Amino acid sequence: MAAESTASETPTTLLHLSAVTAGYGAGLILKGVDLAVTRGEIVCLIGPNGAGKSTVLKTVSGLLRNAGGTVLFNGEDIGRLTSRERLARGIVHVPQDRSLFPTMTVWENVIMGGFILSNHALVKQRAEEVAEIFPIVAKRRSAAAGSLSGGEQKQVELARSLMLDPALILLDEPSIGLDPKSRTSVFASIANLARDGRTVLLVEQNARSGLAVAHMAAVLEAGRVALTGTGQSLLDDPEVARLYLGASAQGPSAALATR
Ligand SMILES: Nc1ncnc2c1ncn2[C@@H]1O[C@H](COP(=O)(O)OP(=O)(O)OP(=O)(O)O)[C@@H](O)[C@H]1O
Repeated sequence: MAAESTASETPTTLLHLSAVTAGYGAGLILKGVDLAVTRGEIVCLIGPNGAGKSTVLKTVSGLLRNAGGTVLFNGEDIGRLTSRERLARGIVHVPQDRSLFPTMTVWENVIMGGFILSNHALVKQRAEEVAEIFPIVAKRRSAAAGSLSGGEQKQVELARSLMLDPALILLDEPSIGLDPKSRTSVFASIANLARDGRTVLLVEQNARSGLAVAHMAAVLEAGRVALTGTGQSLLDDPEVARLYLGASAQGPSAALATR
């Protein structure tokens, strides 16, 4: 998955970061990130707090411009495009914090996801389609979004992210602050997104669940990709288990980790 040069570009690569550097002022946070995301796959980024995982997502969605290197999407260098231009190309970003408008209804929030579309009939049709994928949207359609539980709100955020029929969904810590049952539902929804052909770049502190749902994964450390592999291979990696999967690690990784 990690790519060292554009020579490894293949038609199945949707997103390709090469030697990407970025920061928020003086000093760089990303110090040369190489990462390739294959169409239709879920790629999970894990790593310690402050490694730059969310910053990677921001350089893809355009909330932050990369200082160096290239960000290729569908083969196009999108590094100088605005967030809106990237949105129009099919890149949506679901941030870590709750992002629904709490006093608006669930339905109104979902409709907001289509705000760049001028075809109102299409927006309505998409919302109906999205409500079939995420039943909470139909069930709580008229409820104020702020009255939903955290897990339900996250489902509505995921639903809203589909309104532009995106090619790439950037998910920043979707399970943060959720109870175990809601977490399970959110990861099941993420798996369904990929089953429906979406591509997902996921940042997750809950590394075990993130890796379990991911086709491919990368460990980001101090602004660089330190390790890549399939989600399963990272789950089985003793060093990853020791550093990121915590004391509750089970299976061969845990056995090695606790020796
Ligand atoms: N808007 C900002 N302005 C200045 N510094 C920032 C800003 N956002 C993030 N940073 C800094 O950039 C570094 C990387 O942050 P980032 O959020 O990308 O890390 P992360 O790997 O996602 O970690 P976490 O799991 O804690 O969210 C941190 O030191 C953080 O303080």
